Amino acid sequence: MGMAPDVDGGARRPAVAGDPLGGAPAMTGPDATSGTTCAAGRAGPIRLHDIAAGYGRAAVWRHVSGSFAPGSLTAIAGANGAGKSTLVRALLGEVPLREGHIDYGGQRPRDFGYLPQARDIDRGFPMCVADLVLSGAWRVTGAFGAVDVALRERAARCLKHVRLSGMEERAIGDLSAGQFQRLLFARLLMQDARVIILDEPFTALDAPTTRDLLHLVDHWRDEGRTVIAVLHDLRQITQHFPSVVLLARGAAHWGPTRDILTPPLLEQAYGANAMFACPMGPDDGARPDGAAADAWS
Ligand SMILES: Nc1ncnc2c1ncn2[C@@H]1O[C@H](COP(=O)(O)OP(=O)(O)OP(=O)(O)O)[C@@H](O)[C@H]1O
Repeated sequence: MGMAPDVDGGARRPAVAGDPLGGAPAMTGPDATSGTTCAAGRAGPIRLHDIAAGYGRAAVWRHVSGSFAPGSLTAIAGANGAGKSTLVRALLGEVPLREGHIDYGGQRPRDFGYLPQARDIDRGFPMCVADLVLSGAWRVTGAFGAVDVALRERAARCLKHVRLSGMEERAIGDLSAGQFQRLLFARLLMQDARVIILDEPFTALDAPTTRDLLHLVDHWRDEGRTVIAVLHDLRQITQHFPSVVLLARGAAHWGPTRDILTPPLLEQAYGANAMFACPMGPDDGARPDGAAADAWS
């Protein structure tokens, strides 16, 4: 059985009353009063050693091995049902491992920030924008939500960062899908987590919103945070994520993006739809690592 982060030790479910993300694992953060204080140098890589996970009798995938280096950007890709969310949930200790183990490199549950899929979030919860952002600092505010001026100012800066200034008092249920996604990113900023896990963060967003949030992801990388994102858009992966885990037929192909998103492996992952999944044509030069276009030709 793999070692999960100590998510059942009270850290997985935030104790903040009224958290609409209840059930999201590891929604905790390090010292949220300290601004962007990611100390990437103090943590080792997160290493997966031959892990398997699944539900009921069947494993969704097996023999998954690889590591997330501190400060790395890694995408998780694969067809619907390939097990991307399962991998994320295994990382967060939500799905128990059947085989293998995970070495968290000294990182604690509070070091993880998690953005679940939009469909898993109850937006009907009566809560305003400011309170949702502040809930990202629950470790500082505690169960009774004591919030001082400094914390409110910091929440305002997080909202400004995602262009939601002035919306503090709006009910979260009144936001558009794009505004709500920006809000969730503001909450992640508030958490100041060292490892940020995003599950389909750009689904249903327009191009400007997606671009803004991708800039934020780049910014996190520049700060030395580790970002792991489930993505369907292979072009986004090739342009922003130097590493990828491609889930295909119950196995994982893990490595530099240009080595993994190749026609044979894409065909293995997407079958007859591989050509639709192919990330780019020959004239699209954007690469995370300056890789030559012939990797896709
Ligand atoms: N709670 C669950 N109980 C039983 N089976 C589940 C559960 N969650 C997921 N599965 C199954 O596990 C497999 C992988 O699901 P998962 O959600 O990890 O895939 P995914 O790659 O994230 O899919 P998508 O791209 O559609 O979001 C699917 O066959 C799914 O039906």
